[in-house]
Amino acid sequence: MNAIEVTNVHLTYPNGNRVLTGVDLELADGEILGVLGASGSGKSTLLRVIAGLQHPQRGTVTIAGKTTDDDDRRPTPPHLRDCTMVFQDAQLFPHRTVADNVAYGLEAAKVPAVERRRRVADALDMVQISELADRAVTELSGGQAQRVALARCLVINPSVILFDEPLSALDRGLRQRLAVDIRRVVKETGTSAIYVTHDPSEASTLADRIAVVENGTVLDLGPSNQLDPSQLSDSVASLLGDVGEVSGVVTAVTEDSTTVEVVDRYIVLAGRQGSVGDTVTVKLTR
Ligand SMILES: Nc1ncnc2c1ncn2[C@@H]1O[C@H](COP(=O)(O)OP(=O)(O)OP(=O)(O)O)[C@@H](O)[C@H]1O
Repeated sequence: MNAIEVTNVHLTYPNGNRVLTGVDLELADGEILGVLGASGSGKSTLLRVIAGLQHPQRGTVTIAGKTTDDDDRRPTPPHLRDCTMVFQDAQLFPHRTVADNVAYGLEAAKVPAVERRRRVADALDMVQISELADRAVTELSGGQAQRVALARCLVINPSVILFDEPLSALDRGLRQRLAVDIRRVVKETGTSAIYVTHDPSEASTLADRIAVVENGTVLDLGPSNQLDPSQLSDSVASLLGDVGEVSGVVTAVTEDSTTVEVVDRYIVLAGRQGSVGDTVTVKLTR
C-alpha cells in the first residue's frame, strides 16, 4: 500500500491564484520524498492540502489507504488524518516544557499518564534531547526546537510526516547535522515522509526520491542517487544545483582512510578527514 496517493489535485486560492493545476504524486510506505521548487511554486500549498489545512477544488488525496479528499465528499479534518507536519518555525506551545509539548498529542488522544510518560521519553531519546525534557521551550536553540517538533510528531506514530522547510532558519553546519539525524529517525521508525526544502544537498542527504514542483504540477525525478541533470530541462536542472552533495557522519578514521556513513551506506575517503562523529559533506560523482 502507498503511504500517500495524490491524483489530479487542483487548487486556486480565493484571490484567483492558481497554484496547483493537476498534481499527481505517490509516496511508497517507508519512503522519504524530497520536494524542491522555486519560491512561490506551491510546495507549502501541496503539503497543506495533504495535511487538510487547505482544500483542493478538484482531485483525490489518500493517506495510508484512507481517502481524505475527493470530488464528491467533505474533506477529512486535519486531526483525523494519519499525518503530522513539522513547520519552518517549530510552532511549539510557549508555556509548556519540552516534555509537555511532546505529550500534547497523547493528551488529546487521552492516552493514560504512565504510557504517555514512557512514549514521551522514547521520542525524546530518539531525537537525542532527553536531557532537555524539563526545559522551557523558550530557552531552546533553533535546532533543539526542531528536534522537539519532530519528537512531538513521532510520539503519535503517524503514517506520514510532512516537513515544510524545517531547517531553513538554521546555519549550514547545523542543517547538515540535523538532516542526517532526521533521516536516521524517520527510517528507524519506518515512517513515510515528504520533505520540502530549498536546499538540493539537504534533499539528497535525506530523501530516497526527489520531485520538483513546477508550473502547478509535480515532476517525479526518481531515486535521489540516480539523477542525471543532463536529462532535465534547464529550469529543473537549476533547482537541483548541488544535488550530488550529501552530508554524512564520520564513523571511523585510520592513518590513511576515513569512513563516512552517508544515506544508509558507507563511503571510504582517502586520508584522515576529521574525527569520529563529525558531520561532513561529500560530493558524489556519477
Ligand atoms: N492564502 C493564500 N492566498 C492567496 N495566495 C496564496 C496564499 N498562500 C500562498 N499563496 C500564493 O500561492 C503561491 C504558492 O505559495 P506556496 O507558499 O505554496 O509556495 P512555496 O513553493 O512553498 O514557496 P516558498 O518556497 O517561498 O515557501 C505563491 O504565489 C503564494 O504567494
